[in-house]
Amino acid sequence: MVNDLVIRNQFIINNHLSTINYNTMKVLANDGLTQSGIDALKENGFEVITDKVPQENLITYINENQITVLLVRSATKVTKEMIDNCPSLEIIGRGGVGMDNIEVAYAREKGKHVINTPAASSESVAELVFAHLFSGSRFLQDSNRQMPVKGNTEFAKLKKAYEKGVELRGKTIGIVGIGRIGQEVARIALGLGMKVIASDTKIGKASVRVDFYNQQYINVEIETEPLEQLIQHSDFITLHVPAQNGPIIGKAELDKMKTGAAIVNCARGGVIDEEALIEALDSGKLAFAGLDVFEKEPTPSEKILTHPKISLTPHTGAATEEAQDRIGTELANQIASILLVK
Ligand SMILES: O=C(O)[C@H](O)COP(=O)(O)O
Repeated sequence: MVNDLVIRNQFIINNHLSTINYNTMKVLANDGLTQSGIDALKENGFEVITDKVPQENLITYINENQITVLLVRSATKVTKEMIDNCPSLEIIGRGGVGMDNIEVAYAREKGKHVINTPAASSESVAELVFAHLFSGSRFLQDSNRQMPVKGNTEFAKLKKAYEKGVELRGKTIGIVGIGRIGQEVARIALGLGMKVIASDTKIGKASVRVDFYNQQYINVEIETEPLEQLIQHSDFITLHVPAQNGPIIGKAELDKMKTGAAIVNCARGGVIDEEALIEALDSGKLAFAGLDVFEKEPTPSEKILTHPKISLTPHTGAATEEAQDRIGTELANQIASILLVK
């Protein structure tokens, strides 16, 4: 049976791309794309460009090269000006979750498709939360800085300085935002034997499935509670909310936390007031903080970068091979389903 699919300017006949292949659609992956994503796009007949075009040259580049799809992560900004001045652009794709670097509503209003991959990186972000929790609770961020410098001469002093580590098991973790990533955090926390509490402005209750190696699992229901209550009851707080207009954790909230508690932010910079956080760490109110995102990126303040009680990562929550592979193939599939019309 002849199976004719019209792919815009190309044709598939009997499931083979015809040689009539004029005007191949171009995808510019400006913040990079995994090989699996590139391969999947190429298999569908797209040309993939992975040049890093500087922000100020993007409009010209997109027009000169007649780019149909622009893929970004968090570095490239997709502005109203770009949307207005790049008529060839049909899809703006965010490889990741947060779309705060894209004028989403405006782009959609102007008829552009805006896509992202909301589920692809949840596990990786959740695991990074625990990397920060384990780091902070056993002083890894400071011992990694101090030992190469002072190790030989002051080993015993350092050992003494780090003797008040704490276990995570049995402690209460407060998850602010129990969406996909928050639920992954809950799953790991339950496996570690932690008590999980959550707060969310939209979700009333989450059901989290914890899998065991022998194919057994349990479902755990997590009820949400007001943020103020969560703040007072948590030993560790982790934030999983989108970008906000102002901090949701400022001085007032930090003051209400348990003395010796800790906080992790792998969500968005600005969600915690950094100045208030430093005060809380310096006064001993908080034991430590783990930060993957910052008020100022890519150059966080010196105070944040050098603080002995802050475990740092440079916005790498989604930066695992597995997450980026899922992101690449999911984007390729979404692009194909939008542009390749049967
Ligand atoms: O929103 C996201 O998906 C994360 O912040 C990851 O951002 P990145 O793609 O720039 O690493």
